[in-house]
Amino acid sequence: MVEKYAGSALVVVTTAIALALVKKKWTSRNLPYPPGPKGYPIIGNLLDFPENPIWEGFTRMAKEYNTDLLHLDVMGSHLVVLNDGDAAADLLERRSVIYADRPRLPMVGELMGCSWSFSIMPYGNAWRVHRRLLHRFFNASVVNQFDDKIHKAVNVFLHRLSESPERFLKHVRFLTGSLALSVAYGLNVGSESEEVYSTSEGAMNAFDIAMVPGTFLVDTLPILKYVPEWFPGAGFKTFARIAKKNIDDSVNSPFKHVKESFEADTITASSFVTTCLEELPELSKDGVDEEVIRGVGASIYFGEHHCHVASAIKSFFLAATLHPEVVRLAQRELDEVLGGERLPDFSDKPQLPYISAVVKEVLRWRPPTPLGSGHRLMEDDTYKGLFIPAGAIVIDNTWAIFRNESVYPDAHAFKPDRFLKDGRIDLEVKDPEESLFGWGRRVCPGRHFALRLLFLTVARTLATFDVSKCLDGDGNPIVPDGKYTPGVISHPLPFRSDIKPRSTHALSLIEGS
Ligand code: HEM
Repeated sequence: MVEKYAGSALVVVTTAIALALVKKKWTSRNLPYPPGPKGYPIIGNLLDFPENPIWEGFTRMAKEYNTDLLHLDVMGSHLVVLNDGDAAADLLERRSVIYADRPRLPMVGELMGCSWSFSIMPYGNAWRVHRRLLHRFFNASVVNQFDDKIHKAVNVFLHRLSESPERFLKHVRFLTGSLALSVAYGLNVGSESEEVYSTSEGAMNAFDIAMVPGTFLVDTLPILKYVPEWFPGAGFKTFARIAKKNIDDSVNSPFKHVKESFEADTITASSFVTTCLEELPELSKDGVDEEVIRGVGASIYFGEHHCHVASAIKSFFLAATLHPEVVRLAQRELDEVLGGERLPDFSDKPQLPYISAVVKEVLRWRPPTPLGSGHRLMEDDTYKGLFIPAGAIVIDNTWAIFRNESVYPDAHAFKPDRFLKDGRIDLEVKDPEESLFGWGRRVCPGRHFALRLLFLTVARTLATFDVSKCLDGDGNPIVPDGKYTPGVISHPLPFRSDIKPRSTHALSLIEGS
């Protein structure tokens, strides 16, 4: 009898252990992490991090380890880089509910006081309230409310380009920065926004520096935030204090200005902030208050987002400078549709497939964000027999996704034609706009706005200007080296381009715009 129970107990215990082992094996730790370099005790893969540009390094490393998912250990924190579009869609899109959090960056969020930034805002109710408010203004069906502002900003850009073409890179920055000020706060694109924009440029640079993961040790060892500023080696505290003051000033002063005008009933131009203040009683039912409006306004203007568009426009000028054949084909299409009689508009887009293909190819060839934004995994996950632990930072390598030869043959070349078939956009070719703007719940809410601005800028620039290589003293073309900055938003390093109005008629179209 005893033996019988002992035997049954043994079976139960053995089965329980077996089940526990199976469960353990299939739920977590016994599955391997995704492949990656082995690393060292304590520091993990700190020494294995590729040189800049880091996205190219990750692409090479993924090939070396023959994997789409690359794993690195950064002093005990897990980083998983997704080098394939399908893997990114499977995890960040289809399992978005557990991949929607953001990494914690105490330097930007706490020490520099930018908790309003979406790039570090944890997934949760506060994020939802901010996100819904932004979506209300920028979703595909209402985003054309900003078309007048886009027209005005692009036309000012063309004027500036005709006056001082050699300063085109500066004009691009002003185009996107002043438009953001106009959209967020209703400032006039012109001297009014120029003043505000130029005073906040330093603060924006500090923000950009701090947003690069790994710049400040305090992001890896958050306890360092308690170190006093006078302590040797605590220079980051001084950096944070000064940056916080400048950022607060940059973000608060336009908001305060609009709020005072609103209260005095002297508002002259519509804007995101004005409309929100008008609708506050209604919006407050959704959890919106003045602080939320101030934060979202800051994200539109001060966050890095309009710099993404600026990077894409600069890359367009680089591509046009390097590829005269593309400029010729684009201008032929524009002339056929417009007859040189007027400037192109949004309604012309269906008749301008080559221009659309140029925009797609610029975004694929030199994505403004070659590495997407980090997503923080909220619970343990497994994928194709690999284990990804809760807390891991998962990031899509857009560069690698756009360099996949089986999707984009001759991927390093700039070829707008790859998106065309029989004179139309070829729907069989993977649209880079589907992965460039990120994934799931965190997908870029400004993408429709950005694409409208890009289309109009490229179309109107090519309709009115020739873009080509400058010549040196001996008449030889100066070929830009095409190098880019290594930061989270990658911009072409300054280069020269010969930009001239196509004709006096083109100049008159600009004058009349
Ligand atoms: C070519 C231009 C742009 C590119 C390439 C771009 C790209 C991206 C990417 C890759 C993300 C991260 C998505 C993810 O985490 O999966 C993002 C997020 C975001 N973008 Fe954009 N973006 C652009 C323009 C804009 C503009 C003009 C705005 C302003 C309205 C904007 C607002 C945002 C915001 C607020 C987020 C954070 C969303 C969140 O965390 O919930 N973006 N963008």
